[in-house]
Amino acid sequence: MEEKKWKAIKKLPKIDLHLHLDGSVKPGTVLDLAKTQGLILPGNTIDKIRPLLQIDENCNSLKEYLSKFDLVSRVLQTSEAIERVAFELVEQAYSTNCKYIEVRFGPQLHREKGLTVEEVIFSVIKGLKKGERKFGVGANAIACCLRHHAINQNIEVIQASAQFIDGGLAGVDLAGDEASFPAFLFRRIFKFADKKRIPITIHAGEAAGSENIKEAVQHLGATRIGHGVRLREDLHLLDYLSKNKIPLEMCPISNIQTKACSGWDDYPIREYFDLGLMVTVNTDNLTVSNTNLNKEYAMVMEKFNFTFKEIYQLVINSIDAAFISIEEKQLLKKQCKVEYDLISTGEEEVVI
Ligand SMILES: O=c1[nH]cnc2c1ncn2[C@H]1C[C@H](O)[C@@H](CO)O1
Ligand SMILES: [Zn+2]
Repeated sequence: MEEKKWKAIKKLPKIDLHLHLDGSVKPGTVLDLAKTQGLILPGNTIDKIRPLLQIDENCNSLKEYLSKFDLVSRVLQTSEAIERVAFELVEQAYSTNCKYIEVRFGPQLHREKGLTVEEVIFSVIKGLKKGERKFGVGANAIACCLRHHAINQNIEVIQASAQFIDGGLAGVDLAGDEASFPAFLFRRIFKFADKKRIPITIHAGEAAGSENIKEAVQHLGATRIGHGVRLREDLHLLDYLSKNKIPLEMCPISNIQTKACSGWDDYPIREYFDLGLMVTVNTDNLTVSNTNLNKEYAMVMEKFNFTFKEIYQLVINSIDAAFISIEEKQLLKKQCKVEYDLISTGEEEVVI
């Protein structure tokens, strides 16, 4: 990419609405946590541990991608560790000029040493808020139900989340192996979340078809869709999402890695944007996908000829899609506009 464009991307104020905590832990931190906790890992240097945490180009499916979360999970079983990685994630976001993040995690995945669901959520929020104060990056949590978990485990997540809503937790999600567990299995859980008035986003149309997106918006109460790559399989549904401004949290690099589509030539982000869908650009997992928001935006600009003005529209879409109040959105928009004006002529061209 042209140096001038890359510089502009780095300076662009950005938002990340789809970012997993456990998939974004720095390899050095994994080593450090293992040492403090007296754990022996299959590698004791960054070079040895990184490939065990990161997916390579041979990844064939989401299921394979998800296997990269097992190792990191071993060091994320204490309040101190969880708080630290949440704090460091805000720091990582700050380093790419990100202004607001929503950080998702599965509370039930951090209970091997006896933490309660509430303690896990509390630790994540504590780390995020500490980061928010230090780096000036807004940060809220999203609690994930897991597709392979028992219904009572997922109900427990919703019940606990309800206690933290507006106290640092912005919503709930459904994550995990989409191909093996279709969305309709989770109606009871998300009816309950809806009843508790918790904002809902659902991973759908990533490793299975558009029927999961339909189910998510029609029966699970989703007001946002995680990925949604396969939405084009159902043009009626596409029209519905467009008319109702239901945002897609697209994660380009991860989507290519998990084979949500066959390759960049087939990735529908430009098509969706041009059709008026509320497209947003996100990272998914900084470590597993070896990505950051600068790389994601640069990829979109390069591969799909997004102008700088269009790129900024994607940022505005993210602000509009965020699970925050109208007042907070207005503030974020003001903050972003000031920085955008410094790098843009307002036309297609970029000035630095
Ligand atoms: O892209 C994804 N699709 C579905 N599930 C995912 C994705 N990235 C991470 N996860 C899962 C694995 C994590 O352990 C869990 C909570 O962050 O969410
Ligand atoms: Zn995800």
